[in-house]
Amino acid sequence: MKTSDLTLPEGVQARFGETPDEVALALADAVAGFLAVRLREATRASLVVSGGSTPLPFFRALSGRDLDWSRVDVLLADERWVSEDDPASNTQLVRENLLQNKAVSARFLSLKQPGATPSEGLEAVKAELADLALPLDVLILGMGNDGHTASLFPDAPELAHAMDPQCQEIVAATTPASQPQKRITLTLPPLRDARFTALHLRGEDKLDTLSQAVSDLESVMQMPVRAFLKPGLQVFWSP
Ligand SMILES: O=C1O[C@H](COP(=O)(O)O)[C@@H](O)[C@H](O)[C@H]1O
Repeated sequence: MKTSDLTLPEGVQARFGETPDEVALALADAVAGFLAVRLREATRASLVVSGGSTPLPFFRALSGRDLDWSRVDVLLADERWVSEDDPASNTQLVRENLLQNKAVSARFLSLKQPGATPSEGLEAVKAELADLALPLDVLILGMGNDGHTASLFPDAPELAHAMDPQCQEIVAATTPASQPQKRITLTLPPLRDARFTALHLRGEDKLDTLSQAVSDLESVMQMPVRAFLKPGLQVFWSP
């Protein structure tokens, strides 16, 4: 699949780069610019990021940007329910790569709280997010090749609840059969309503998956990322 063969929905913009570093820098520019504007308008701004392997160069680039980071709330869109010293911890990834350099003074709100399972820890996570202002300002999503985004997995029994457009909860526990760990995720409403949303992708396989996702935008339960392929979304992709 070539980028030129991809037809994105109307109002979705794409930035296709040659390398992951080039795209990471472009995304860091866009995010830092948006946060700077929000920090002129509001007391605090929020930045919601994804985990996995794709965001690493973006985190490193963004951590060096000049912003009043002490007024930025950073949180993950989703987390694996593992301890912070587990290599699968998205929290560890964010602490070691984003909350560094100039971003060291940002406030981090953790989706991983005490509890043997995300269901057990759910109330503590809600308490952690209690004073987070909505709508969220900046949201950076990733995507898996099964069409999941955040921890909204097609095979999660809790998907209908977490993807309910009227869902009253900001977070939900998900237990996808395909995944080794239980998950915690922001639900559709706070993710859908973010002021700036980017989908950050790396690899030819992700381009194929995106092409599949845009081919049938209605079937969001089969590929939850489809819920975000709407006007205003910015796609950042590199091989
Ligand atoms: O499990 C997850 O996967 C997706 C995609 O990760 P990547 O390694 O393919 O970049 C990520 O967006 C999500 O936050 C994470 O929990």
